[in-house]
Amino acid sequence: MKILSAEQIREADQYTIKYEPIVSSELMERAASKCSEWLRKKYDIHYSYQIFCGVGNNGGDGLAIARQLFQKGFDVKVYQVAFSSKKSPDFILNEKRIQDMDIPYKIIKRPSEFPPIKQQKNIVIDTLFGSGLNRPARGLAADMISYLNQESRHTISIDLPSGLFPEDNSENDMDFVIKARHTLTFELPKLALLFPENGPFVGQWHLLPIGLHPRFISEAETNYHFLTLEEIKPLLQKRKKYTHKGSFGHVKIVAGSRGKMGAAILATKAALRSGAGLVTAHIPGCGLESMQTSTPEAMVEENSGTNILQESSVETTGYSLGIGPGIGKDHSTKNFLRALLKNCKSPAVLDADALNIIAEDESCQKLIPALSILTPHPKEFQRIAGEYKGDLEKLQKQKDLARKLNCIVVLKGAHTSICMPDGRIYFNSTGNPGMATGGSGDVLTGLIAGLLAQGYSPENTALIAVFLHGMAGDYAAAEESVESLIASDLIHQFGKVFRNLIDS
Ligand SMILES: NC(=O)C1=CN([C@@H]2O[C@H](COP(=O)(O)OP(=O)(O)OC[C@H]3O[C@@H](n4cnc5c(N)ncnc54)[C@H](OP(=O)(O)O)[C@@H]3O)[C@@H](O)[C@H]2O)[C@H](O)CC1
Ligand SMILES: [K+]
Repeated sequence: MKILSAEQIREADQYTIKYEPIVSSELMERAASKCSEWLRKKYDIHYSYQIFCGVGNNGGDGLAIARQLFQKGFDVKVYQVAFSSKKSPDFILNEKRIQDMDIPYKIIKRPSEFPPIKQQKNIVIDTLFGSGLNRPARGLAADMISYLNQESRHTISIDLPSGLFPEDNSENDMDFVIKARHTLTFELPKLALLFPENGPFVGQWHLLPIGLHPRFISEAETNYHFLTLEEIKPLLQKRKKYTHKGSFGHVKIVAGSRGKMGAAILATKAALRSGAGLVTAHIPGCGLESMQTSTPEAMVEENSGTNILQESSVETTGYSLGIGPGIGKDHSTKNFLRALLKNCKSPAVLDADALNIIAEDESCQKLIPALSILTPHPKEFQRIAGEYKGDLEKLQKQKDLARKLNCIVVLKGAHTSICMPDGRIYFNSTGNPGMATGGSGDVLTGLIAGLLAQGYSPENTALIAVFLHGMAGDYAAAEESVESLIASDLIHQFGKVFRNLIDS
C-alpha cells in the first residue's frame, strides 16, 4: 500500500471528484459515514459525543459525523473553534445542515468559552485540523488543544491528530498536538503516523477506505510503502512436489559466545523453521553440547575459539550466512568477522554485535557483500549511522546507509522500516509491543537467512521475513499475551503463519 504526501492526497481528492465523478460534499459525507460507522461499532448508544471542529474540511468532517450520529440517536454536542473566519465551502454547507436540525452547536471564540468535558462514557472527537495544517497551532487553536489534552480521557482524532503535520514534524511545537486514543485516517497511512515518536499523539490508528480513485493511487509515485498481506502473498513460493533438502538451500548461522549461546540457538531454530533445507551453526566450542541437545536438526561446526569466535577458516560458498547474534566484541572476534566478510561473496544477514563491530570499523563496512541485509535495532543503528534528532532524520540516515553500503537496512521497532539501496522504504504492518523481548531479533536473523537460502531475492527476503516475524508475534500474543511473549514463541508460530499465508 502506498504512503502518499499531503499534497498527493489533496490531488487524489480532486481527481476522485473529477473522474468518479462525485461532488466534494458527497466525498466528505462518505468519509464522515465511515467514521460514524466505526464509532457506532465500537461504542454503544450510552456514549455521548463532544465534537470540536475547525473551519476547514476536517471541521466539515466533524459536522457531518455529528449529524450522522445525532440521526442515530446519540447525544451529540458540537463546537466550532473559531480560530479563523475562512470557512471552507463544505464546512459552510455542513454547518447549515446541522443548524437546520436540533443539534446543540456553540461557537468558541476565546478560552473562557471552552466547555467542561464530560468524563463518563463520553468521546471527544477532534476535527480541528487535518492534512491542511500549514503551520504549528497557535492562539485559540493551541489553547483548545492543550485544554483537550488536559481534560479529555478519550479523544478520537479524524484523519490526523490536530496539530500534527502529515510528514515532517521536526519544526513543530509538540505541546500543541492532540493526544488521541485512536486516529481514524482516510484511505492511506500518512508518514507521521508510522513514526514511533508520534505514538503518544496518534494512539492506535485505523485506516478507513473512502473510495479515492484507484487509478490515481496506482499511478502516484512514492518511495514510501506500507507493507500488508496484499504485497506479501504474491511474493511467496509454494513448494513443488519433486524437491529434496538440497532444493531449499543451506544456512550457516555464525553466532554465540559463552553465556550467549541462546542467541545462536534461537537463530538456528528459526532458520530451520523457515523452511531452509539444511542449517549449520558455526559456534564457539563451549556451545557444542547445548546446540546439539536443543537443536538436533542442525549441524554444528566448531570454531577454534572455546568461549568466543576467533579466527578460523569458515566455508562461505554455497551458504546463506546469518552473522552476529551473541558474538560479543572481543578483539579476536573482530578479526574473525573481518576475515569472514572478506571471504563471503553472496548477500548475508548481519545483526547485533556484527553491526556493533562494523559501526566501530569503517573499513570493515566496505567488506559487506552487496545486497546484504542489516537488521539493527535503534541503538545499533545509531552506532552505525550517527546521531539524529527525530524519526524523519532517522529515516533519512537509514536511506543514506542503505545507499552507501548498497545493502538493505531493516530498522527494527514498531512499524519496522525496510530500506532498499535505491531509496524505497517499506513500513511493516504486523507485530506488537510484546516482541520487544530478548531474542526476538535473533529469531528474525535466522528467518531472514533461511528465506535467503531458499532462493528469494534479498529484497523479497527482507520484506517477507519482517512481515512473517511480526505475524508470528501477533499470533503468539493472541494465544498467550503481549506481556508473556518470549522469542521461542515466535518460532513456534512459524508453522501456522506459513500455513495461513501459503495455503490460503
Ligand atoms: N483528502 C481526503 O481524502 C479527504 C479529506 N477530507 C478532509 O479534509 C481535510 C483537509 O481539509 P483542508 O480544508 O484542506 O484542511 P484542514 O481542515 O486540515 O484545515 C486547514 C485550514 O486551517 C487553516 N490552518 C492551517 N494551519 C493553521 C494553523 N496552524 N492555525 C490556524 N489555521 C490554520 C488553513 O487556512 P489558512 O488559509 O489560514 O492557512 C486551512 O483552511 C482532511 O484532513 C480530511 O479530514 C474530506 O472530508 C474527505 C476527503
Ligand atoms: K483532526
